[in-house]
Amino acid sequence: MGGERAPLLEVTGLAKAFGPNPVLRDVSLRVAPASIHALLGENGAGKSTLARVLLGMERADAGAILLGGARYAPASAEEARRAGVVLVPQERTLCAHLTVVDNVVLGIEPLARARLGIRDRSRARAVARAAIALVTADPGRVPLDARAGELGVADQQLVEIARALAQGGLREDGRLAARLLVLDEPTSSLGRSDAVRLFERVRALRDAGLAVLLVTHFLSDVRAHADRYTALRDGRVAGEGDPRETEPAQIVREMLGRALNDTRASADTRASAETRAGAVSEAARPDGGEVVLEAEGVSGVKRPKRASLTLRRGEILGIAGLVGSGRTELLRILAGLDPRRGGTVALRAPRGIGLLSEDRGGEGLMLGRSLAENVWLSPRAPRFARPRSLLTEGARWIERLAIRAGGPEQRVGELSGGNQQKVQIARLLREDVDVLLVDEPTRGIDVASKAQVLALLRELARAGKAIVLVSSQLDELVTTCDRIAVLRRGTLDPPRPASSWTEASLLLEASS
Ligand SMILES: Nc1ncnc2c1ncn2[C@@H]1O[C@H](COP(=O)(O)OP(=O)(O)OP(=O)(O)O)[C@@H](O)[C@H]1O
Repeated sequence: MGGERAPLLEVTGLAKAFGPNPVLRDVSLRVAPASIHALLGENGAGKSTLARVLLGMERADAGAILLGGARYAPASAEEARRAGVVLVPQERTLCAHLTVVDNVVLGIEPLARARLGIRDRSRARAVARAAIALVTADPGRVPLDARAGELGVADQQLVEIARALAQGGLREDGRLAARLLVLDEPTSSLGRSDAVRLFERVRALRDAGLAVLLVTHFLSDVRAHADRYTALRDGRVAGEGDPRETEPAQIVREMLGRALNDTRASADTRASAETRAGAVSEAARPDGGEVVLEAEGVSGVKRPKRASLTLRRGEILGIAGLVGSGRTELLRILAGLDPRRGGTVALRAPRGIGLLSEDRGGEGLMLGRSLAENVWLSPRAPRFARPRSLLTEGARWIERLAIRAGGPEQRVGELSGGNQQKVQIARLLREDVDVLLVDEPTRGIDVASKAQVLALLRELARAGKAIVLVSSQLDELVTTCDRIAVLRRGTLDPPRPASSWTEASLLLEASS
């Protein structure tokens, strides 16, 4: 190997199909010890499936895996964990009402079996303390006895990583037994500064000897933090290399099999040039259309503390704010889903208001039902849909949003994460409401689909819809919205034209 270190993980000729559909085809990759290896690809390319095979959650049909030079074919997550291969999934898994200690040690034998008796309790604390010390330079931020639900999202994410490391095995002196950490979209619900803090820790873990397989859609993170990347396309390896030495446009081409229009080196989520032009011309319209939503001094149970806004037909109003500033809470109150403590909300929209939830698994989708049913089912849908029109409608949305699915009858739970998000968007669009509240619409979706979804929002605004867009991707707000308002610790500032904001000025304002 000419001086190269022996790989920690060596995957050769891996294949996996679901029924007649091949999802992984002849996939080979090598992950060096003490490295961050990014796994990239469009929605449905096979990234999660590959990760699931490594984690013992799925069996490959063909191929071989070596871990530390030994044959590795885990039959369960437990077996993978014992081999030191652990996962931090994209969706949060902490139990909100349990303490940090209990969350970190949950499920680790023999502690759990001993029901955390007194002696085990002190061991549990020692393990949790060591695990937390690995994921933050400032352990005081994450008190061991705090309930997980009381922590901010970024700190919860750190506890998730600590938990995975503890599951992979941790000595009381803090030495890691975990060898490979699979991180699935770790920053998709974090703001920029929290993401930077998280990656600092991930790099420190790498420097301590851990190999990290980073599944992500954020090319900028890959370029900034990964040592190598592998791009998957349609279940095959389409490219690999050192991301710092590879042009972003080249990586995008490998992922998509074509160039992405207007892919700029510094950004993952540029709306197309056309979209941007649309935003400017809309913004230039004198005061736009009629007012459809007016909120005055709105407050919620905890957040927001005070929010006023006026939303007109034909516009996209962006809301920027750090995680925890109250963005989701504000949308939920406007949608009438959560109680309002104070203030008034006036909705003048004959076709009503709809919310795209950021929590697609929890409340957004019925994972056990078909794609067509998920697109169709809404409070407004005709009660007795004929199956033919249901399927036709499902097929129409598959085409319109380029959803990667076997067909309208496929269960939504079987779709990749990004494609599930598209199904949720399809349902919201199908409802044809006047006011759309969209919470992190591009979370977990690939670079091509992001541009598509943002362009779609512009198109809808042009057609007279009124849209409130919440996004942690500040560049996405700047390129897509007409006006942007910043929510700071629960208080919404008056909006300003998007053209007067930059990503940097938004970040500064949101974190001041
Ligand atoms: N249990 C399953 N049954 C049938 N098909 C499945 C199943 N799990 C995954 N698939 C299919 O395998 C393909 C790859 O999905 P996978 O989740 O690996 O993609 P991904 O690259 O992780 O995408 P994303 O970026 O959207 O998360 C998809 O077309 C998906 O529908």
